Amino acid sequence: MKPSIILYKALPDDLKRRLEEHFTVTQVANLRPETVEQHADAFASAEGLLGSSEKVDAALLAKMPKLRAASTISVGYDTFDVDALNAKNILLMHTPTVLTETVADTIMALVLSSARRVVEVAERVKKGEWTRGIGPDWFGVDVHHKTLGIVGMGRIGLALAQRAHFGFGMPILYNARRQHQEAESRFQARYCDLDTLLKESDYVVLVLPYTQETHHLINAEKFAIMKSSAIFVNAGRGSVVDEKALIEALKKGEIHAAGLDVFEKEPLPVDSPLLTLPNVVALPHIGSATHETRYGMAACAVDNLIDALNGNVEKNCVNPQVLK
Ligand SMILES: NC(=O)C1=CN([C@@H]2O[C@H](COP(=O)(O)OP(=O)(O)OC[C@H]3O[C@@H](n4cnc5c(N)ncnc54)[C@H](OP(=O)(O)O)[C@@H]3O)[C@@H](O)[C@H]2O)C=CC1
Ligand SMILES: O=CC(=O)O
Repeated sequence: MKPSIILYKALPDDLKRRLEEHFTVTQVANLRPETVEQHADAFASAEGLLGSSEKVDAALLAKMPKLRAASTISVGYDTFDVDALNAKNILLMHTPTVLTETVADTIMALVLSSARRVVEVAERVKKGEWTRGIGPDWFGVDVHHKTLGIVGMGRIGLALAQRAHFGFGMPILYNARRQHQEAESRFQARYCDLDTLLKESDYVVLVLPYTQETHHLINAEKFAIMKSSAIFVNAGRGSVVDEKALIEALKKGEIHAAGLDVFEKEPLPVDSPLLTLPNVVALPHIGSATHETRYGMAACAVDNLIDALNGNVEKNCVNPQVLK
């Protein structure tokens, strides 16, 4: 008999068929308690779980006593209680690498659009305000050859450094938990402590996971030490930044502008003060959102679940130690 799984995200037809070749699939809309209640038998018998962007915590695991592997269609896995998974020897699979280049492209788009005010001035053109030759009130600031500070020199940080170094001639500072030889030798990136990076960078880009250690890592104190001309970009997770402090820093002119793909609450509430600030580019968490990359991530997550339920955790496994 095929193992049963719960699928909590829509998949392209061919990938759903691939899953069905291996598993008995119950498709649900989300992992809310009422949904779990409604499909109680399917959750109780499921050995696998596949989807994204929903909380997977001890309360859910209590309803899934047979679960052996969860596969998320994302590289970040902050919606999972990994300790609770480990305690029950449940594997967690994710999708690193397949999205790296696309997310780095999105970050460059945020850097460029914030610096050159692309969204703001394009809106002015649409409103009919381009009636004569433009003056300094339409100007932006340069990106090329300015100093880029990257906080989080992992897969995406490295891909960003490559673009910034070779494409834009930007000197690169970086911070992570450890030094990265590849970043230093290929892109002449210089490791520094967080405060030095924040003080010296023209562009500060966060590409960090959300963890207990990174919660509100960037707060009022940190904004106060950035250059008043600094442009701040967050493409990691919203809660790495104290959003109230960010809003204050933008309002007080402690920093020049912000480009944001992630927020403390998503979707960003329509009454967020961030949406009233002309010097903010706010995107709806589109880091990896191209047709090619989202398909690649979904295919990777399907393969990951098949691998995990067959005991193959050579790649893309967050906690392979649970098999030992
Ligand atoms: N906006 C979007 O759509 C997307 C957002 N993301 C986010 O980007 C994150 C990074 O992805 P990826 O590059 O693949 O992940 P990696 O694991 O390759 O890189 C993470 C980096 O963060 C660093 N880091 C972790 N904790 C700390 C800390 N406490 N202080 C300083 N540095 C720290 C790591 O340091 P070290 O190298 O020393 O271990 C590493 O350099 C994801 O976790 C996700 O949250 C990812 C994809 C799309
Ligand atoms: O935010 C997206 C991810 O893959 O993580």
